[in-house]
Amino acid sequence: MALKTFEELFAELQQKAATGDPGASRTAQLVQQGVHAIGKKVVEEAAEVWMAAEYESDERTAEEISQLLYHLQVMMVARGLTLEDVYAHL
Ligand SMILES: N=c1c2ncn([C@@H]3O[C@H](COP(=O)(O)OP(=O)(O)OP(=O)(O)O)[C@@H](O)[C@H]3O)c2ncn1[C@@H]1O[C@H](COP(=O)(O)O)[C@@H](O)[C@H]1O
Repeated sequence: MALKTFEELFAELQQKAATGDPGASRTAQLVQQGVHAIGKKVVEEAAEVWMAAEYESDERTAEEISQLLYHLQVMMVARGLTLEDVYAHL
């Protein structure tokens, strides 16, 4: 299985937000809904990461972390931020 990197996912999400159909693309749908809706997903997924890390398997925890990273990237795209904007603070 070809693994997707953080950078590859971000490029895909930028493309989906720009040209994607909200009926077919979750990313386009979330970006259309805006930062309030995306923010709620970020908080929800963060809580699921916490609960998985405390009570569930490594695989479930990794899955929840991937969903949190996805929603953080969607928030970046919705705000027009680039990876470099964030990396500048790491
Ligand atoms: N990596 C992800 C990804 N991770 C999580 N999610 C979304 O986040 C959801 C997981 O959160 P939940 O368990 O809360 O799901 P839910 O309860 O159905 O969510 P709600 O509708 O209730 O908010 C999944 O059902 C997906 O909709 C993702 N959606 C898309 N991607 C990737 O993003 C790229 C673009 O996808 P599209 O924009 O859909 O084309 C593709 O490479 C996808 O693999």
